[in-house]
Amino acid sequence: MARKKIALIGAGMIGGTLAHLAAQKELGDVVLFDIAEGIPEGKGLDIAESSPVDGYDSRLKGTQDYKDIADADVCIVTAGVARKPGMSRDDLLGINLKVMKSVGEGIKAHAPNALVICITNPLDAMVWALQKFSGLPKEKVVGMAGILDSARFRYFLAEEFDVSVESVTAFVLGGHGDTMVPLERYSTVAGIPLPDLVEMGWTTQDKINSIIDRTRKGGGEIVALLKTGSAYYAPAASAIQMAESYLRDKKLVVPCAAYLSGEYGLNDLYVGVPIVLGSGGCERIVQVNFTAEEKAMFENSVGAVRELMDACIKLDPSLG
Ligand SMILES: NC(=O)c1ccc[n+]([C@@H]2O[C@H](COP(=O)([O-])OP(=O)(O)OC[C@H]3O[C@@H](n4cnc5c(N)ncnc54)[C@H](O)[C@@H]3O)[C@@H](O)[C@H]2O)c1
Ligand SMILES: O=C(O)C[C@H](O)C(=O)O
Repeated sequence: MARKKIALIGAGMIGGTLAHLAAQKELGDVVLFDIAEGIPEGKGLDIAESSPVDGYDSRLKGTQDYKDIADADVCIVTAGVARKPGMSRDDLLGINLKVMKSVGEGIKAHAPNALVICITNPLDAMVWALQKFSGLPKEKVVGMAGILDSARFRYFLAEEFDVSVESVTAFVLGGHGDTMVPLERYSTVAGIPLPDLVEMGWTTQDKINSIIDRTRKGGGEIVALLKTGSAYYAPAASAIQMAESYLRDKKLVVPCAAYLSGEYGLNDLYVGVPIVLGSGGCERIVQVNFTAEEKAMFENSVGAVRELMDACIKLDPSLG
């Protein structure tokens, strides 16, 4: 059976890490596409030269030609710019919207049957624009953010409880910004929801509150430390989990930015919700029940996403 093909649009910090992980996991052959000459070729060759040591047979190719992504099974998009200290993700909107237009056209022309995973920020608005520019089916275009935000939440909780990260589950929904919605009732240690763990005296509400605050600011914490750009190891791992769930039809239930058409009472927007991710792409949107307080937080987050979509439409009226 022929190998699957994974196209990485953008071969910067996340793109290079994605290539390494995809090859090591033998998810398929990897094409790195970037406008910067030499970078995708250099990273592809460097990773390929590690393959005899690590023992994998994925082939890697770097390119500036969209023809090389032809018939890709998965396209993961990180093309664009990342923020630096002092910037918000939203400051990237103008530049990255133009990038989404060229990337969308490239994918439409050469890999129209792929699952497209957008990572470029500001995520919810960019994945929405990318779907429109590419014209690909909405269930085949998804955004990565919720797995990352939930992983941060899980990691901080595992530290607090001093337990394995594998024993911690968490759901962070909403837009990928300061308004994201970490859900306490749907986050657990060994299946026990956080409010019960507070009641049992294993932690305090104050500690949970500060972990939620740290989760919301998790991207900024890394930007402040790195100074030259933003996180890439955890974002890449999160997107690879999505690609794997699709390629192997695992049907993981994961929080992703998905297109809503009526779910949660919302229409024509992408925002973070739990989905079933299988060979059909976004196969189901899971509609969890919200308390009044959770609903208000989710709606606030949706409002922030809509503001960014409006800003996109002002810059490119074809999106309206
Ligand atoms: N969704 C998330 O959770 C999440 C997490 C981390 C980073 N991000 C975002 O992902 C993006 C990439 O981050 P990074 O750290 O890899 O940045 P990076 O600067 O290291 O890499 C971006 C790459 O895109 C390339 N590029 C620019 N314009 C292009 C175009 N038109 N076509 C093809 N390639 C193009 C650049 O040459 C560069 O190599 C940023 O927008 C960042 O904010 C999102
Ligand atoms: O914070 C950023 O700018 C990058 C990314 O969105 C993240 O959460 O790490």
